[in-house]
Amino acid sequence: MQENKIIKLTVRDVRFPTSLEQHGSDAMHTDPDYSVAYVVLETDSDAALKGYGLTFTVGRGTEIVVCAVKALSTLVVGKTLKEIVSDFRGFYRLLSSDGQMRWVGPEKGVIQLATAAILNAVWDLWARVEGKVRNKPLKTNTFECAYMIAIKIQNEAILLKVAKKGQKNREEQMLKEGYPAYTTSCAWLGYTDQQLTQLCSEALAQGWTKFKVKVGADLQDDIRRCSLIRKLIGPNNTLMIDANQRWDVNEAITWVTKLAEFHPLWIEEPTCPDDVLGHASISKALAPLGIGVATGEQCHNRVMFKQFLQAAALQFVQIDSCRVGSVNENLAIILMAAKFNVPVCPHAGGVGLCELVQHLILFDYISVSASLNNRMCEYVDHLHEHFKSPTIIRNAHYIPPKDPGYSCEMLEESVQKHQYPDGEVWRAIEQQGKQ
Ligand SMILES: C[C@H](O)[C@@H](O)[C@@H](O)[C@H](O)C(=O)O
Ligand SMILES: [Mg+2]
Repeated sequence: MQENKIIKLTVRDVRFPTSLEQHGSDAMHTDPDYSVAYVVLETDSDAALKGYGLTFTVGRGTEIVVCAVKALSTLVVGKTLKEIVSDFRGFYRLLSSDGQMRWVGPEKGVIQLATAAILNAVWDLWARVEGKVRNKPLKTNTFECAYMIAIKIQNEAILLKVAKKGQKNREEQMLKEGYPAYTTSCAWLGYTDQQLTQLCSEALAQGWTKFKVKVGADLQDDIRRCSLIRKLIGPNNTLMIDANQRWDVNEAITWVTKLAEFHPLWIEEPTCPDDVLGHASISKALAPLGIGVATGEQCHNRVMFKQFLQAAALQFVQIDSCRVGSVNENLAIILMAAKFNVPVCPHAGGVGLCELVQHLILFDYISVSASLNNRMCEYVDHLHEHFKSPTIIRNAHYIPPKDPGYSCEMLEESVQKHQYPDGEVWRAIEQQGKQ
């Protein structure tokens, strides 16, 4: 089926009105409507073979990503899967380095999100054709290594040979126990203390042991909320805090020092996501307090991650399945993290991010890092019901998916209802606004 040709790409703007209840709110994004640019690749196969991909956004602006996907679509339509995967690195570069479109990136911003949506769909298609659940990408020349020569990333594939030992056992362990997860669902910034208490108590009862709290807007609020959560979860469970880029460098250090009594494992996105040296200063200042720096959900490509790692500017690598160029680029980041011995703790949540990133973190554990030390994958309990093969969580662990593909096919009914601006959900909201 690799001979089948991609004959059509459709892309739709699908939005969920999560801001109405403050789900997903943080110090920077106060009213997110969790959304996706949803891509479907159609092929000329009789078996109605399709590939499904997406990139995550938070509402307004999704229409711009949709435009960028349309602009890139001419590079995909007309190709066979075989042409793509026999030189996948070449295909990645075709998308990322088109002689004219590269100007509107390169490899960052909207065009990068669009690249991710398309490549996620191609990876899904490939896995479906092969009948595989988890992709086995490193057998081929898939990962993007341009600008990586200085740290010899290409040689890092050697690491994989090392990690081959025990691979089968790790796979069986994952199928049985799953991959450890933490939850962000209890403590969005816009939630009341009452909500926070209720959600946290429920999560504890369900077996959650690691919790992330949004901070960064008001110090007194942060002290009150962190103290409340720490009391609820006790001294032995894990707490992380996330400021979503709200502070300047010195402010981050002072603010987090005041929250140190709650023993957070990490401070996430303390400052501008592009400020590598700023993160390095924060890391250095907070190390004596036992607090690490985590970042990555807005780290737009592998070259940024390279610098963060080289500058010892982060202690937790938060890969994201949609922010960078799909599996191809995330593989390079996973390999670099292994080389620098920094744990990968993916960013997830949103719409479809858990569904996608579980494949990457399982791959990291089984084939690359071979370690669970200081590692966990984010989980957020929203919107999974809109997917054909939603993530399965058991006892605060991701259970490996069973259906072939990259797990981000959405239910057509959900897509139609939530399409923006014409889906019935959005028409009803508009109607209410007019009343
Ligand atoms: C706007 C979003 O909900 C973010 O707050 C979210 O991705 C967050 O940073 C996270 O780490 O889960
Ligand atoms: Mg975050």
